[in-house]
Amino acid sequence: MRHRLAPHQYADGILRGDRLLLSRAITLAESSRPDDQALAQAVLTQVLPATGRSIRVGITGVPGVGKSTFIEAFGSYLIQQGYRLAVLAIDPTSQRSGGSLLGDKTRMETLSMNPAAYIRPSPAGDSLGGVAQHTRETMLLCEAAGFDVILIETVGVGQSETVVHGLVDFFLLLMLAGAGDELQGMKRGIMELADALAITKADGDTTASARRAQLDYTNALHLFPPTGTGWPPPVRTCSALTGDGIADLWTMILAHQQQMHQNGEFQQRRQAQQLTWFRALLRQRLDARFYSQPGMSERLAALEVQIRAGTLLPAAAVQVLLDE
Ligand SMILES: Nc1nc2c(ncn2[C@@H]2O[C@H](COP(=O)(O)OP(=O)(O)OP(=O)(O)O)[C@@H](O)[C@H]2O)c(=O)[nH]1
Repeated sequence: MRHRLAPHQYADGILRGDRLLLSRAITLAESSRPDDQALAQAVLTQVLPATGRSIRVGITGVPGVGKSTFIEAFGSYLIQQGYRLAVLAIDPTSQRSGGSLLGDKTRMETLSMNPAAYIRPSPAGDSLGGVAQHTRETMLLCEAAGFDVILIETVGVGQSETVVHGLVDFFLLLMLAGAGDELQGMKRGIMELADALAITKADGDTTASARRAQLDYTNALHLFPPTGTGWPPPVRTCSALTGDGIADLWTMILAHQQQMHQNGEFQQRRQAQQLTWFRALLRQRLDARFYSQPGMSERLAALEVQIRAGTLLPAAAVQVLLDE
């Protein structure tokens, strides 16, 4: 590991917008070493007052829907509008040493060259909880560094969407036209989380089917129970190639922000996310502390022998451990 600085040196650098120190602080936050973690927490504590002011947008969709191309177009549009943009890409299926970093860098070529953009893949952790923790901390560090829109992309095909939903203010689901079957199965759960749907690749030959899909999904969403937020998720079409619909999506996100601020939803959502986060961390730490007690694995093994043999009830074994 490179020479470590004092927490305030990282914090000052981040607040000045120093990308190198931002990247190094993110690496510390991603590290599983306790001393790195402690340093990362100290840095986070110092920059905390400068966090929370960005617009946090989650973007998801099945592989092939065009996420990277979309983010490239959408991100370039935001930068033209004067925003500074951080893109955090979560790929829970990639290996830590795998190609996700290279892949995203090459696929978001224009953005990654732009000084107003910062692209950072979140490495796959051992657990979704770990990925969420890194991403959350990375997001806060990016906010402190002055990025005012944070896009969190997930290439997951399942649970990682729930994790991202728990991190953002607006959750955008990208959909492919002509993939009607997606309505069944897992998509339904994800659709219930979405603040908006965007049908991608609405250009050339696929324009008509994208419009049809827009109608179909609008009708399908009407069958869902109301979200209770007063924001029925709109369904839009867009094309990353022609740029059609890209500006509209941003206008919609701003309208959502404004409405959420006015009716108090915004505060509530962020506060609920903080609490969920606190509870999840507490569970995780208690778990880790419990299992790392000296002699615990032998103790567990011994109890499990009795449980397998049927001479000790599982509930009784738990009680024994807790009493100890
Ligand atoms: N016609 C058309 N093609 C597109 C559009 N956006 C993306 N594509 C194509 O769709 C394919 C998939 O695009 P990617 O951006 O790599 O999509 P993805 O697989 O969701 O991306 P990742 O999940 O990030 O790997 C590529 O061949 C793109 O050129 C669009 O707006 N119009």
